[in-house]
Amino acid sequence: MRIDVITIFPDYLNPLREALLGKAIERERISVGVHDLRDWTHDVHRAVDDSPYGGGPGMVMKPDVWGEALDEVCSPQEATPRLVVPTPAGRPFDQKTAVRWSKDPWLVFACGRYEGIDQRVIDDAAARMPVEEVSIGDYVLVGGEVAALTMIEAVVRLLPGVLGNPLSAEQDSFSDGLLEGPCYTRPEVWRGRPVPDVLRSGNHAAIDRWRRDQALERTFHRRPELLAALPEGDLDKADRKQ
Ligand SMILES: Nc1ccccc1-c1cnco1
Repeated sequence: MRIDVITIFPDYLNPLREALLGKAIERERISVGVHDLRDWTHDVHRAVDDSPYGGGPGMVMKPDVWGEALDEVCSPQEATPRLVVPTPAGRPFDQKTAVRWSKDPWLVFACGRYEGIDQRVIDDAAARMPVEEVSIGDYVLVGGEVAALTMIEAVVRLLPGVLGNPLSAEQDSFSDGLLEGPCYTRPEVWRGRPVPDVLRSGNHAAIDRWRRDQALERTFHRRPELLAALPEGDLDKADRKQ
């Protein structure tokens, strides 16, 4: 997978070179390009924003600069990129989206700041590639860089050979529609708090049942809407006793 990120703060994307993602680059599971939007400005001030038509607070990112940047970064090659635009006004990003994007050959992230990017940039790009405006949650960030890092990590960890234990990608939270329950490791007793006996019993059927019950209980208390969204039949009889 190829990943490109366009931003006015390229250093914000340095964490992509660290740890798990850094290893994925070393192993050539992904190739990453980070591009400074200001490279496509032509004025002495390297301006990337301007006042909003219709008035109002803040500034809007200029269409001409973004247009040239996307023309070059997304210039047609053997594949067509999916353009991802992080924005608080976007559709919610979730694990299903991460799984879908993990099958793409090329993702390009357009990180906007200020009040956003002139809408004509999105509309123009949508005429020649798939474009998705996506939010990572209902809160306001200063720019799209942190959102891009979050989504890139969620996608790249799903690629073959990136995670040490491929099983964990399937077993992590949300993969079965529930939150993960509590987890424990040594010591057996810590500050007077023991590990639940069932986890040390060696009875794997009982352990699986306990873990499922914990996941159901936690999901019920913290994210009840996830239970309501479970496909019909996903909850078996034993679950219903919860
Ligand atoms: N608040 C923001 C400001 C700029 C670009 C993205 C966001 C965003 C994305 N998901 C939530 O917020």
